[in-house]
Amino acid sequence: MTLLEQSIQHITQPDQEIKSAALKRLANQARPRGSLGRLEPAAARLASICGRLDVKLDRKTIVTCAGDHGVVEEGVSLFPSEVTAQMVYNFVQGGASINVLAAHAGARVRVADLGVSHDFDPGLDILHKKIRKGTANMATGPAMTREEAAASVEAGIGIANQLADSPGLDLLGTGDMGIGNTTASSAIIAVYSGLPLKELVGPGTGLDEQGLDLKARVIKRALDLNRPDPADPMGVLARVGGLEIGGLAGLVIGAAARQIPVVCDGLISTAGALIACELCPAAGQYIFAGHRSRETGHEYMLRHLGLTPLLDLEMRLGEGTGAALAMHILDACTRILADIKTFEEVGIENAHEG
Ligand SMILES: O=C(O)c1ccc[n+]([C@@H]2O[C@H](COP(=O)([O-])O)[C@@H](O)[C@H]2O)c1
Ligand SMILES: Cc1cc2nc[nH]c2cc1C
Repeated sequence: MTLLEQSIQHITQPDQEIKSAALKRLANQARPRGSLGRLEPAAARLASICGRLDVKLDRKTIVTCAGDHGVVEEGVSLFPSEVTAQMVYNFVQGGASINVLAAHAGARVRVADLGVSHDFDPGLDILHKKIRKGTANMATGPAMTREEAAASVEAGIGIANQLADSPGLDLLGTGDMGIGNTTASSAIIAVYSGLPLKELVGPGTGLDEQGLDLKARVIKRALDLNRPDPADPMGVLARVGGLEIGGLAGLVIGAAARQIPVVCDGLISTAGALIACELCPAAGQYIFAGHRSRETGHEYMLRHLGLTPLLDLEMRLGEGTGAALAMHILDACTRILADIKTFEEVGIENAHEG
């Protein structure tokens, strides 16, 4: 059995008894019922995943998966592919947006190279999981082979397992870096939503109207040529996806198999989560949508997954920045559930009863 099949077999339903107990405690806390809004179901879901009411999220890691995209040669990004590797060095040096926001949230950052078009020194402090140097141009053929797609997913599973084993993992955040990857992510949501590309494509790093038109046409060409079948998620990943997107799918499956909650970042991380859920729908119960990205297709992905984002700050950066910020909210959820006293505990009559 493959690592992917094994991991999918280990994904179980989170503890529904704990969920009921959590919802009961939240409903009995000394405050108007439902007054903490969406924090309440989030807190209950966290408890059910972790199997306890007093959830501890001490060990947080954000894994930023990096990969390059052959489709960049069509002019779909404002930036050249070289920026992917340059940003990997920036992450390692600690000077990027994700380093700052992860530190603020008490999370470690690990950068994983799934497919950057650059040879990193083996001594560089990243997770060396390169499958190949960038995908092929999906507008002229499949982005990668099915074997490479499966290898990228299994690399992500391996990373989740590695982190869960040492140093231990209570909450996993996902993030991405890859010039051109909003094109691949938009292609994936086009396959699953069936919506016209004009509605789905966004500016990525900052395309203007003319650039958006070109991007939609390039994706249309890739879809017409590769004919990805939504019933075959690994095929979709191989034909129009990306190596880091496969890694992101694997992270979700790996964490879910270890009963670890995952908080996703924006468009690209959610594209990975979408592939994970198509491979194994039960994985969706372990996912929190960190935020709603400004990038147009993200809303459709969230709808497809049935997820409501924790935050909407009009961000469109990637790297895991939205996941890092949402970690503050998930931390708050654990405190809300465990520490707010019930009517009974503080001796106030509960007007909701009797
Ligand atoms: O996370 C998002 O929602 C998001 C939205 C727009 C852009 N990005 C980032 O921008 C890069 C891809 O943009 P592009 O235009 O090259 O496809 C990639 O490194 C992503 O992390 C990320
Ligand atoms: C500079 C830069 C930083 C990024 N971080 C995520 N995507 C990015 C794209 C660019 C271009």
